[in-house]
Amino acid sequence: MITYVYELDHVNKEYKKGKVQANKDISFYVQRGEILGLLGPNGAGKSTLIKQMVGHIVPTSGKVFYQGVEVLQQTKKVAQEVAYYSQEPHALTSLKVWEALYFTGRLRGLPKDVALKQSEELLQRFELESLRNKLLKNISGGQKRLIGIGTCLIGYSPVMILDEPTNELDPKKRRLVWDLIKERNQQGATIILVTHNVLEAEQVVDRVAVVNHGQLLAIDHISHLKQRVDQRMRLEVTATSGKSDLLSKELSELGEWTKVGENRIRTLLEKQDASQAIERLGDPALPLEEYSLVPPNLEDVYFHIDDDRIQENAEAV
Ligand SMILES: Nc1ncnc2c1ncn2[C@@H]1O[C@H](COP(=O)(O)OP(=O)(O)OP(=O)(O)O)[C@@H](O)[C@H]1O
Repeated sequence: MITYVYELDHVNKEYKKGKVQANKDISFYVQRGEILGLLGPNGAGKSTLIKQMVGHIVPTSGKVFYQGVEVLQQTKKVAQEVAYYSQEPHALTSLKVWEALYFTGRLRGLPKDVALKQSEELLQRFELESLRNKLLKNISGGQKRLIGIGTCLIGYSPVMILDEPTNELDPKKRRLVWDLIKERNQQGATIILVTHNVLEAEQVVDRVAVVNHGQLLAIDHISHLKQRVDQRMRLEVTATSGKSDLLSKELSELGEWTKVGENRIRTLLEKQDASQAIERLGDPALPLEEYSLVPPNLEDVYFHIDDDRIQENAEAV
């Protein structure tokens, strides 16, 4: 029995006759029943990768297999079985909200009564019943996104590929979407999830693939990835307003600082250096408001992998 839902074999994708290398030699698999997170900054190549997984674009070289057969040889089957939520605006804008859900359910082969029942259930879960008869083009961006997610959920597709599903959603709705994703996974669906929201993703994903500059930098279980930074502590410091650049310079001996908010910077410290750092932060001349020292999370792993790669590249030059 094939346990891999997807297998990517040395996938390369070039745009503009090779001027843009969006994916470089990417190989990995997606196991049945897992939630795989694809993490990476803007322009890393994540959307390009998943568009090849659903057959919307063709690799320049390399192959993408779905259930052991190349995607490009079975685009119809892939479209039927893989629910894909893209970042592109909704195509069904001239439909009413309930129709978008209902007809997607019907296209997935649901009988009329089941499609209706599932549409209503989803509208209730999203608290959008009052918008049932509105045209999609006349509802808000966030509401459209929820309906888009609903069109992936209806019909219980065995595989879901979701590109930034929680973008533009308020915290309550983001939580709801993560809950629905987890629920669907517990019912057996395999889920591939593109996200920038590392902290929220940590609550749901089993494995993480980190992508940047078109390359796969790491792919592993979260706990294994976290081991890479488990001898460290995350130090976050809030600078006096407008002084974060100055503060990172002043504290450069503690490590490489990354800006994580308007006046907030972070770095990873070796555990053994923590007490020395606390002493340094006690200097009243420093332009800082407060600091926190906590165990690392997935976000730190993500920055750490990227920092390592930047360093490797610098050394190679
Ligand atoms: N159709 C296209 N033509 C030319 N270049 C493209 C095209 N689509 C994407 N690119 C480029 O390919 C690279 C990867 O883009 P991609 O959209 O896959 O990244 P991403 O990780 O999904 O980014 P984001 O998180 O911002 O959505 C970027 O440099 C982007 O500008």
